[in-house]
Amino acid sequence: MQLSKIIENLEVIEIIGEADRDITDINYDSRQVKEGSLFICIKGFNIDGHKFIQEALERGAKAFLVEEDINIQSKKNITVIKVKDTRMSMSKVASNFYENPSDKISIIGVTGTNGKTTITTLLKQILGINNKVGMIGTIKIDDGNRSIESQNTTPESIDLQKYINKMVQNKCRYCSMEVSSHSLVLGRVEDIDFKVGVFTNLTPEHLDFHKNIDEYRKAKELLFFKTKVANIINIDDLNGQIILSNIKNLRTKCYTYGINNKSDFMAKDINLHYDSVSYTLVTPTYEEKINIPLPGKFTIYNTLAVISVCYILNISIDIIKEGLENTSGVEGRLENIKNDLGISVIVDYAHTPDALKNILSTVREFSKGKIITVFGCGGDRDKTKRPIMGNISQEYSDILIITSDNPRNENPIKIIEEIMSGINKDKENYMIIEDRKQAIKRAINIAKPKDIVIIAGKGHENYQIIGDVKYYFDDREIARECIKEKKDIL
Ligand SMILES: CC(=O)N[C@H]1[C@@H](OP(=O)(O)OP(=O)(O)OC[C@H]2O[C@@H](n3ccc(=O)[nH]c3=O)[C@H](O)[C@@H]2O)O[C@H](CO)[C@@H](O)[C@@H]1O[C@H](C)C(=O)N[C@@H](C)C(=O)N[C@H](CCC(=O)O)C(=O)O
Ligand SMILES: Nc1ncnc2c1ncn2[C@@H]1O[C@H](COP(=O)(O)OP(=O)(O)OP(=O)(O)O)[C@@H](O)[C@H]1O
Ligand SMILES: N[C@H](CCC[C@H](N)C(=O)O)C(=O)O
Ligand SMILES: [Mg+2]
Repeated sequence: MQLSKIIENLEVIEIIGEADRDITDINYDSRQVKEGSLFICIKGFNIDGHKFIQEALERGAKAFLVEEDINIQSKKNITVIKVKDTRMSMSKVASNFYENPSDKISIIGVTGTNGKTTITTLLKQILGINNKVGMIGTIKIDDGNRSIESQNTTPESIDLQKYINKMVQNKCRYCSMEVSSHSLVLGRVEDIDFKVGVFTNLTPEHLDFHKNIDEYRKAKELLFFKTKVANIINIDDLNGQIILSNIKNLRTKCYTYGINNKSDFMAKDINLHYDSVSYTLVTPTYEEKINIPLPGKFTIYNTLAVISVCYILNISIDIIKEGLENTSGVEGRLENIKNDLGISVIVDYAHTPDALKNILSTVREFSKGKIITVFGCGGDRDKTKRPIMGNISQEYSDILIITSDNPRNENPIKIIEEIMSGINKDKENYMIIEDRKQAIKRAINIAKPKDIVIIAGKGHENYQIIGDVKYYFDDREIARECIKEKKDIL
């Protein structure tokens, strides 16, 4: 594509060199640059992308988007475009390069602390009954024809526009997408055209990045100023109520869902069972009995969000029920590891205080034996949640095993010490086993029939990040191995 077209509608400070030249690709990482690329230099949190100009040149970059004065004028046949903020400009460049693909597909964006992956997956399952549907989120990116593992929950703008373009080419009608607070603040979704936005809930998380809960809410709120057709807000959540009052004067229509407060989509006559929930759904036009083969009060909230989106998209209640009643849930979320030892082994992705509390209180309600919890906290992430998660897990478990999650560039022992500062040391119901595999093994070995082992924090992840290295590691596989070992000994 012509460079002049790629930078259309961009606020440019200065162009040095020829704007009428053909560009073969756009890249924010020098290692991806090809012959004819435009390389976008981003001042990152770790390193300044302007440092890789030489490498990009050697790989064949023909144009540079920069926010600093750089000295490559001596090189012939190179174009340098200077803007105020390369990270934000990258989003416009990306949507220009892929010809605004988000205009050609209905994108449903889901934001909030917990429930995004669950909601987007259930939504894909229902919408997928009669349509081709793409998906972008924590577990995978599905372009309608094939899926790849995700690196982040919401990818960088260039990748995002590329995948959405692929979905359009693959004739997807919808894209069910998780929108993280990081992506909203860092402009990854700036030039995405969302039809519907959903707010799930807001509880403390990522406060290393957003500094306080108000800033965190404001980040999430950005989504609802971008949507074209409807916003759907959980009105039982206090921050949901604040968001609703902040967006009520927008042209985009607002809908609410909830259990406790009067809302457009409500659940009444609720029944919670150990492996399912049922309720009467009240919508603006009909009532219907809903059964879902997934447990927990949060399943009611997640499915109300899903149903609200489907209603707005004119999906019939029969299709909605078909999708919900036949769901096998989401991998790594309350995933049951089958065994014939008489114990329940559950792998779950709870990695926030609220999620951990929800999951443990859900299993506690129906447990006839002991609850044995294995969990740790990730490194290079919000430290404030560590003692709180320690406290919650001790309170809701009979036996707690504190272990390592993804330590990344932190010392796992230090992370465990921070979790320990929320632990009541007078109680003797906890132990520390840093090695996650050994921790899982111990939990399964001490479990007796009717006991429940909860392995929390890593869910679907098939890796453990230590330093900058991703080692293969899958809680579910390890749990199966430990179950087999225990069976062989018995
Ligand atoms: C804090 C954050 O979000 N950082 C993201 C950001 O990194 P950064 O801008 O700091 O990058 P950097 O490492 O300083 O490098 C600066 C620039 O130099 C470039 N570079 C670097 C090395 C090199 O050899 N050549 C080169 O060109 C980099 O590609 C980059 O453009 O941009 C990168 C490229 O898109 C992301 O991979 C990176 O996500 C990191 C891995 C991350 O961990 N992000 C997490 C916190 C995150 O985004 N999480 C959210 C929410 C999760 C949830 O709640 O579900 C998510 O959406 O996943
Ligand atoms: N509506 C909800 N409210 C509170 N907790 C929930 C809710 N839905 C799911 N959970 C809990 O949160 C965990 C993560 O759920 P899910 O992956 O759907 O959230 P997410 O918002 O996608 O998280 P992430 O920010 O990591 O992408 C689940 O394993 C479960 O323990
Ligand atoms: N999307 C979340 C996932 C956390 C999962 C947990 N296993 C960890 O590594 O902290 C994050 O990147 O903060
Ligand atoms: Mg997710």
